[in-house]
Amino acid sequence: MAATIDLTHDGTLLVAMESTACDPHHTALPELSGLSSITSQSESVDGSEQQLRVYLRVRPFSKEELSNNEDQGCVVLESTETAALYAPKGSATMKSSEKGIGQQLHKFSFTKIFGPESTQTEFFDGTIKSQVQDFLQSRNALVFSYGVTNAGKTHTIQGSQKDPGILPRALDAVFRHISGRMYEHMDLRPYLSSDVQKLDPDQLRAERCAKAALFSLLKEESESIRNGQSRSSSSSSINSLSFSGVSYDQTVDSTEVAVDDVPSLYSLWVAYYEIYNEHVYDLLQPPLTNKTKRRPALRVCEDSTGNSYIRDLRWVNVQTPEEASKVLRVGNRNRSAAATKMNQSSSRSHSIFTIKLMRLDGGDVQGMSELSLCDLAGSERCNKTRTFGERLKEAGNINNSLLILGKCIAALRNNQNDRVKSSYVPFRESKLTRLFQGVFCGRGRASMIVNINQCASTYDETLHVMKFSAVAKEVLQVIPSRSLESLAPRLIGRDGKPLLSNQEIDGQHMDDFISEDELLDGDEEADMSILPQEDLLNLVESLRAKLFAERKKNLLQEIQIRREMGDAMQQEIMEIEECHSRQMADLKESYEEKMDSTFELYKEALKEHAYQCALDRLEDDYVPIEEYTAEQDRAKELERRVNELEWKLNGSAPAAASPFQQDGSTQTDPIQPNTEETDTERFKHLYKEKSAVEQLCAEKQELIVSLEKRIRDLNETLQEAGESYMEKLTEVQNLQNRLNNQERDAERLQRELTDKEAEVYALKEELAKLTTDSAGQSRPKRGLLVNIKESMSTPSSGNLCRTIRKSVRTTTSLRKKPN
Ligand SMILES: Nc1ncnc2c1ncn2[C@@H]1O[C@H](COP(=O)(O)OP(=O)(O)OP(=O)(O)O)[C@@H](O)[C@H]1O
Repeated sequence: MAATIDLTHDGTLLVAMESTACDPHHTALPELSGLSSITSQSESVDGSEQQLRVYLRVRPFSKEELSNNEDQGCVVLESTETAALYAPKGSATMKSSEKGIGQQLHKFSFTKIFGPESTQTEFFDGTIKSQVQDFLQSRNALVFSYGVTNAGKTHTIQGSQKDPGILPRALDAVFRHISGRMYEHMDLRPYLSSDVQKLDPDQLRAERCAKAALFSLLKEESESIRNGQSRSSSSSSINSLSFSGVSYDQTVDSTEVAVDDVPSLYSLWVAYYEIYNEHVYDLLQPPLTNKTKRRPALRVCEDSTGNSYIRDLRWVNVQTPEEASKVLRVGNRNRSAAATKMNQSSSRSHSIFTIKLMRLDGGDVQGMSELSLCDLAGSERCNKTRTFGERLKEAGNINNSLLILGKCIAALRNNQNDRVKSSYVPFRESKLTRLFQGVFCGRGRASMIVNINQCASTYDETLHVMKFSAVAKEVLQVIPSRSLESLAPRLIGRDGKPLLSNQEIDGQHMDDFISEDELLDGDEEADMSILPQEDLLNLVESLRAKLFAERKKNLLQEIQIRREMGDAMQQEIMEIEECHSRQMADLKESYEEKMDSTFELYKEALKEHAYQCALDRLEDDYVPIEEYTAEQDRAKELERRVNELEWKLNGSAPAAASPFQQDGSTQTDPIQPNTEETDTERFKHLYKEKSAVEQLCAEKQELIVSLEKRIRDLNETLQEAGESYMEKLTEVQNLQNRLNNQERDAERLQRELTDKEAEVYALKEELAKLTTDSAGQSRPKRGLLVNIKESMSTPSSGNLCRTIRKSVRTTTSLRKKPN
């Protein structure tokens, strides 16, 4: 089967899974694919889709838990497919729901639910039995158990001696199916991800020695088993199959699995490894004698087709159920387990037991299938389990790989919901998902077992697990239209180069093919051109998929950056606008205040001035008009009498100048002197009077002159005040003009801002369009910086930048000159 990744003219990503006759296992794995293709027994013919099977198993309460007086009603199984979770008091979920966030009740549906009373047999029959049957018909399968620590994962996968779990039962089913048809040699061994290596005599000898050494680790136990039973190489032993020497009821009737038309032989190989702290360790390697030394970690590699495999992983040929049981026990001994607060024997690693079944016909390998059972380490909260030091590091790595698994499952689900916008599935971010990638991308059928306990104390974690499973259940698996059954794996020689058929080495291909070691060790130096055409095509396909994934990742990053930049710019513009309008309002207010206060000042000053002038006039210069007129009359009268006296004194009367003639009243003298003495006295008196009057007149004249001067001064002051008032009025008008100009500027800036906002909006739309267009569009590889620069240097963005700079300049200048 091959994956075709294609781009339509509008950039839409198309991922198509299709079968190819040439090589079933050599499929480049598309990390962007939202589709996973898995063949099931019932739905293999038409390439249809089916949901990932998710089974729920609820563990019974332990004695301690029952005596704890904890809330025992958190988990309610409403039907065989629906479970309800009620948040207990004190749980974070309950606290949140009391604050109005989230709910107290959550319901989840599963493919099938197994309650606390369900037996291991019922569980096996109801879950993976069909997958084992698929496996026997050359279809790959993966089963993984997920749950918080102490939820019963290991119990479900491995079980106990008396009550075995699904793994021993699956092995039992396989042995029952191939009973009497076992290929007794071990010269065909699994190689890379899906090839088979033909062992030469030396390799065969080494293989036998290694197997004996492995089993010698359990020699004592083996002896006891041998004493109790005969070697079960024949079908008769199958009915009393025992793992660890304890018999249990047979669960798989061999008649349930369709018997092949062509009588074939089978070769069965197993491997057992764990992923601990993000390192892969072979559990079938003899333990190190020197305890201070570190176990060697194995590398996860990809073969030329892009499929993952573990380099140097130990494959052990098992001929009997006892041998399989021994392998399991050796592995379990080496497995990383530790006592945590919540589980006395807690698995601290993800352990994976893989079975490979080869179907042989006359020495040729006709097909090979793989069944993996994975017991995931428990997810746990560090404070709850009181973890620290090494345990804390373990918990971190466990949670991280489970998080990546969750991300992959969520991405697969999202991709199939929105097939246009396929997102990156981060398979490569953890060892676990790298190894699962093949199955999720079409090389087999996967199913998930969710284990939970009903304890109120772990409610929140259990709820998280249930939510994870709800996402997983929505993942669709695409069933390829052709099964892998009819397609044979590639046969490889000792040196890692392919053989055309069993025993027969094709010299031509020998020379053309590059071995695994050469390929891996040579790295970049390896000359790819010497690979056979088919491998080159596969390699190209694989590289194309990787390139596509890389481009997609880059594009998403670019889109993200552009979006962030757009948001940041918009935010900046909004801030500038807000700041600008605030400043304008402040400025306007302050100008208005200043103007008002200046007006008031001038008004007050003028009033004061006028008042002062009036006061001065009143105090110093005020002469009532009646007094002034009377004074003038008196002065005239006195002047007339002086003239009269002068006339008398000279003895002649002035003709025309006489005051008596002037006013025409009379020509007779009003004062008739009777005697000379009287006249002299009268003259003297009059003269005195005349002098007094003259003095008075002089004084009055002086007063008049001073008054006139004072009036002139006042007029001058008034004129000055008027001029000063006019000046101030002009100044106020200038200020008013400046204010009007500022307001006009502000309006203009506001208009520009609105225009720029419209530009930003248009740019964003363009960006969104770009996002849509470029989601799957193959285009020439361009650097991120180039794209950003390009976008920034477009005329519209240039204008925008200029406008922002201009706005900033205007704001700064306004700040500098608030007056
Ligand atoms: N269905 C069951 N019936 C009876 N006992 C069970 C069942 N499931 C689990 N148990 C018991 O619960 C305990 C914890 O189970 P187990 O070790 O399988 O948990 P786990 O999920 O594998 O924990 P960890 O992740 O820490 O390894 C064991 O003593 C086991 O025997």
